[in-house]
Amino acid sequence: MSRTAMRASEKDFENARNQLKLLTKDPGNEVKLKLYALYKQATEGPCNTPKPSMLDFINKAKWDAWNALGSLPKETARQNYVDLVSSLSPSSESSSQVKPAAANEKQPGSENIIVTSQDGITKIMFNRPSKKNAITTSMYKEIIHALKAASTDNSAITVFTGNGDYYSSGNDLTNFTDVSPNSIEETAKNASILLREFVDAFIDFPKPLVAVINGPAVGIVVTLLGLFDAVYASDKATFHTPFSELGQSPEGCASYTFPKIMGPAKAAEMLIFGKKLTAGEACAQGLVTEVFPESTFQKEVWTRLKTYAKLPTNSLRISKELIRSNEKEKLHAVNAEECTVLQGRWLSEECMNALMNFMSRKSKL
Ligand SMILES: CCCCC/C=C/C(=O)SCCNC(=O)CCNC(=O)[C@H](O)C(C)(C)COP(=O)(O)OP(=O)(O)OC[C@H]1O[C@@H](n2cnc3c(N)ncnc32)[C@H](O)[C@@H]1OP(=O)(O)O
Repeated sequence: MSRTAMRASEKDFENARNQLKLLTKDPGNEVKLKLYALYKQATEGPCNTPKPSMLDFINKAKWDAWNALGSLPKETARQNYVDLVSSLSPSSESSSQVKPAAANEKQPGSENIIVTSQDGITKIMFNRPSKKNAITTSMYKEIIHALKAASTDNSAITVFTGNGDYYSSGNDLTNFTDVSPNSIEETAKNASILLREFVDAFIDFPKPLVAVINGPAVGIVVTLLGLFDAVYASDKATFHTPFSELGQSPEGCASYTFPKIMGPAKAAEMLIFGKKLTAGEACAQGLVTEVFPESTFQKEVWTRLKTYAKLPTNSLRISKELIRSNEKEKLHAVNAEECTVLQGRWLSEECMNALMNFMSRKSKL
């Protein structure tokens, strides 16, 4: 996955400011607004000035851009500023594809998440098809980083999809198996912290978030869908949350979003009893926006998304904010609670037995 150093220093920030002065090509108003907003956030923190009048167009646009960064931490704003300037420098690739990481900055397993940006769309793709795109600990971290970068990049919308026959088989169940008995509590605690940060990144994501579900989806990638703004599915996709079977419990805010989306009875069938839904069923229950025949899925969906990505980006973001902002506080509280409950579940005998069963499944066949 593309990345520069995780935390830009004051020096990097200063260098980026100087680099900006050397730009030969005007980056355009939208990018300039982003740079302005990130600079203000990095140096002064969240927007703290009165809103300019509607007729003061330029200052109003600058204020909106800064204000849209909400409570983004100063360090993250500094990093995003450095990343954005670096992407504009003449030495950057001319295409909007995200650059491969420099060799010494590459994280282990970072090819498992591929991030590209084109046609106003940032695409975050699960790329571990031989393991059905199961998500490892480092992939969670990469996704958090990718979402933070996408929140201030040039794209209008951000899309998740999977490479291969699966969208994703959810949490990599071996995340918990290479653990010595005396460090199991600490592992569960760390996993709970990581999960909370991961789900928070979806709750706080400021732009339209779309899932392009190319095949079966299991576990956390299903529960998260309640935090997406549109979900397009191939008719070969399925939606499965086998938490009870695994001795676990729902995450991704699904204990709150699913009953709201599909009603408590249908949510219970999925989240408590682990009923697997077809794409058509998931659409009928409101979890999926639209189902497409597999033969035309990719073409139809990406054509549509490219059209959507041409809509005014600020308007897209502001409309999303209006739809979602009332729920944010509640969602963060739900996320915290679900992570605490799961931390306990991971230490339970039921969960340990389920993981052992998964590991020994092949040898039993
Ligand atoms: C820290 C944050 C925690 C967040 C909490 C999240 C919770 C969840 O997401 S719960 C859901 C967890 N996922 C599962 O329970 C799925 C487990 N996998 C399966 O049931 C099956 O593999 C399958 C139905 C997804 C696919 O079955 P099949 O078509 O028969 O293919 P294989 O089983 O042979 O799979 C190929 C290959 O991939 C490995 N694999 C698949 N899924 C996972 C996974 N989730 N974790 C780890 N590994 C997985 C599978 O073991 C095979 O590997 P090889 O044997 O090495 O070929």
